[in-house]
Amino acid sequence: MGRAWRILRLWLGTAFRAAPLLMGVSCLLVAVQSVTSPMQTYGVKLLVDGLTGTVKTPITWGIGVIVLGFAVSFVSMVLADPLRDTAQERVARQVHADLLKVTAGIPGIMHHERADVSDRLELIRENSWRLGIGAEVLLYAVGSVANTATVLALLTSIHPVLLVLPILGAARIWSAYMSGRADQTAWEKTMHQERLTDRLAEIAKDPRNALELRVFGITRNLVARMIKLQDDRYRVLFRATRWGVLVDGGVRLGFGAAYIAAVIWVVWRARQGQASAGDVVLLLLIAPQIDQMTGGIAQNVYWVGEVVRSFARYEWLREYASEHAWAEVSSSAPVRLSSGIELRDVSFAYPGSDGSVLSDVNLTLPAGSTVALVGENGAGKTTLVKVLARLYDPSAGAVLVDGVDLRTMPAEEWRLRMSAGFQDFVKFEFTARETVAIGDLSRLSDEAALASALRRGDAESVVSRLPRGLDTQLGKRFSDGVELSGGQWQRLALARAFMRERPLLMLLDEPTAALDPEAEHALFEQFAASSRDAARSTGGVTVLVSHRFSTVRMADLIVVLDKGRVIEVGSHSELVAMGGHYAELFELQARAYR
Ligand SMILES: Nc1ncnc2c1ncn2[C@@H]1O[C@H](COP(=O)(O)OP(=O)(O)OP(=O)(O)O)[C@@H](O)[C@H]1O
Repeated sequence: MGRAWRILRLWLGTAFRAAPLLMGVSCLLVAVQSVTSPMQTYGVKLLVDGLTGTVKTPITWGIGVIVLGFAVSFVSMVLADPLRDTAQERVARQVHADLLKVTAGIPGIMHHERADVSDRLELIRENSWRLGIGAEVLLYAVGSVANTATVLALLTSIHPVLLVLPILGAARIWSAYMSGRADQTAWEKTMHQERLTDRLAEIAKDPRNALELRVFGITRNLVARMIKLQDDRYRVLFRATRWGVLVDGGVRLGFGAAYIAAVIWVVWRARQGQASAGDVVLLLLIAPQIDQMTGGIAQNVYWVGEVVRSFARYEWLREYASEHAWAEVSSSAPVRLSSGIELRDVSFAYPGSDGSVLSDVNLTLPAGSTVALVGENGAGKTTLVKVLARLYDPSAGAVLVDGVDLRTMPAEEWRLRMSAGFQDFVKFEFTARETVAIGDLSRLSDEAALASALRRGDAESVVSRLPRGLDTQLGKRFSDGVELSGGQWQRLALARAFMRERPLLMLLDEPTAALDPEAEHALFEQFAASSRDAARSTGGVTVLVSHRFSTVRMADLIVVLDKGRVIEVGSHSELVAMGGHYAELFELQARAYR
């Protein structure tokens, strides 16, 4: 009950907050409009009774009600539509703005990684227009209630037994609701297939995948999988629709038969002198209105159901966002590091998976140091980097920045203090200038900053070969776009990482995997020297993930991870002297190069 009330409040609150006056006037107009037609029918009954003299009513009453009805419906017809459309537009705008705010407010990336959450988000996004039409549906509901009350009163005035008709009509409300629900359930049940088809289509049409898709000959297989997924989905949807049509049709037939019986009965009563001629006319004229009324209620129930379901999902999203909001912020991110970053008993499990990817990690990354993370595939290096970037909070333990829990700092502020270069960098298909300057957009036109970043990312040669230098459009999708090689894209991504001067945390997760070992080595030698300079002034820490030991050995501190645990920590010479896991891996790689 509490939840239903919250959903209703959210719906009404959203509509009336966006356009209070418009909504108020529209509600009134729609109510007046909805009673006009049954009231005019009543006017006709009065007129007939007056003319036939069966009941002593002045004819002028009948004419008065009919004319007043015309006047009211004319005025409200002119005003109601534009007012309703404007209110509707405002509410839709409000809903979209609210939705964006709530979604953008969910921190981290967990909601993209949990299939159940991401399915629901997709559903909310796809159906956001149903939230948007909330105002219109609300107005129709108001109209429907006013109309129903009037039609019921008129039927009672002929004979209370006739209330059976709308009761039978109510079965249509039930059938419409049930068929709507069946459709909705089928949609929700097949959402996963829809999402999967979309992803497969993305994979199939992405030109970057073209080579592998063709070499391995999996295009046909992808298409077959998509067709099968779609077939399965349509089968479920079709079954739901067929069920709805059968139920709805049966109920309509039943109602029609009852109505015919009612007309025959009232005519019989009139002949017995128990009803007036006006009553017969009233019942005949009101027939389409009962049909309209029940149809209207049925449609309303369907749409109210749709809107309520959409607002229920929206309410869930708001709750999810508030439950997963970052903890209360009580400190700000430092501008320099004095002691460094400490991971204290940090454990982490990905949402929806059981095993810990990081277990009891205790580690200090001293201010001003370059720390290399090494370990086999899947050891947890990237995960550790993501925890440091606060894409996730640890499941247990804490990350302390100069002794202050990272969770108490605003995430955006912390991210402004860092920079990053990744193996799976994004190929931003903008101009070369923008692709690099994204690292620090405030310096988009700062030629010196761009030149320095390009130099540090060893990307000067990439830009010098572009036909319009930094202003060249990148990406084949554009007619004047230039496509780059994997290594060239990577150098630009590295330059992007170097756009931020002196970050407190520089995360480099195999950012040079597309370069050859010599190029990587040269780049890091240069980078290590400049980052030591920077570290002296800000105490910034560089965390580097690499599988190449020629690069790793340059780090001040090397951390060896194995199955999410830190198994060795020390400098290159200390670890080699220790003769442990690192020494073994180093020896293996060195032998391969000899
Ligand atoms: N988004 C995710 N959801 C669930 N599990 C994940 C996710 N990302 C990684 N994992 C799992 O976490 C473990 C560690 O992955 P991680 O990417 O941190 O390893 P890594 O040491 O960086 O490996 P590599 O050297 O191959 O890059 C792996 O077992 C992986 O399957």
